[in-house]
Amino acid sequence: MSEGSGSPRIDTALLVLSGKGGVGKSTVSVQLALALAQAGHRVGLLDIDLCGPSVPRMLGLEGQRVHQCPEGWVPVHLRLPGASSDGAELLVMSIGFLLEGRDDPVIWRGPKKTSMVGQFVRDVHWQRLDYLVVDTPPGTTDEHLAVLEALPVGSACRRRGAVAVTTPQIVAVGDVRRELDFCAKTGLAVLGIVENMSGFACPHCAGCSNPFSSGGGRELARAKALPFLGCLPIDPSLAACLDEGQAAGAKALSSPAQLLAQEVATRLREQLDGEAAAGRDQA
Ligand SMILES: Nc1ncnc2c1ncn2[C@@H]1O[C@H](COP(=O)(O)OP(=O)(O)OP(=O)(O)O)[C@@H](O)[C@H]1O
Ligand code: SF4
Repeated sequence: MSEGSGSPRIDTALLVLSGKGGVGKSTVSVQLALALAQAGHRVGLLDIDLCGPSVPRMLGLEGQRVHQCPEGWVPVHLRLPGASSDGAELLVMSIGFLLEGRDDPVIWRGPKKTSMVGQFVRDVHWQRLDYLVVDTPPGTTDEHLAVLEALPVGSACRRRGAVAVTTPQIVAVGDVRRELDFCAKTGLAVLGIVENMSGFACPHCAGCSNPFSSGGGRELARAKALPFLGCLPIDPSLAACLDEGQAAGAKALSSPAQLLAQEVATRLREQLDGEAAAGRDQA
């Protein structure tokens, strides 16, 4: 895809990372992308998890065919409930849309994965985006390096950063430390840490209780002097919506976890604004 001259088409690329699978990285990616779109931004959601692309399933987009235009792959446009004709929508692209019918990518070797992800990221025609949220595979993989290479600051995006997702338990927090080391080595700014599955949003009393430990993500943020972006509870109403492919439906958008995801998105935007202001001060 040729980017043409002028400023990059993507303002801010946000890579969502987690040390291991199952901590809710895809869920948080979807929630964050939706929260930013609900706030009126033009948002793309890119799922590059070759071995387990879950974004299409969560958004009820399984089996969607992506089309090609002369500039590249056209993302799926998902209009949010209640949006006016020019209102909030999410542009979605998943490697899962292209994998149907191909051999199992679990057995692909590193170079094949790298070239597939790099080509895929470069070839999506987003037009202009305020935010591109990238759901990455768990751990630090060839796909992470490929996506960073395919989204260079200056030509593909104006700025980029990472959001690390952890669960509250110390063992999960240990896994995130490796992600933070990866960010340090690759020069990727860590914009903050999100603690998912932190407490329980009770569907009966609308209260939030804490049956398990919590606070590991906040502790890690403090220890590493990183911003803490917030806690998202285990929310059975959201889980049901995700299972039904209704993550962008009215019920999910008003779930307790999504309301808290909006607060996470606000903190993230404040964090980015603060960095931009600090950059201007130094200039
Ligand atoms: N806050 C939450 N409340 C309720 N259920 C959640 C929450 N976060 C995640 N889940 C559920 O946990 C499961 C795992 O979530 P998800 O697929 O987002 O994890 P992941 O870290 O992306 O996993 P993988 O790396 O294997 O793709 C899903 O079934 C999802 O619906
Ligand atoms: S938080 Fe626990 S005790 Fe309170 S209503 Fe919910 S399930 Fe019952």
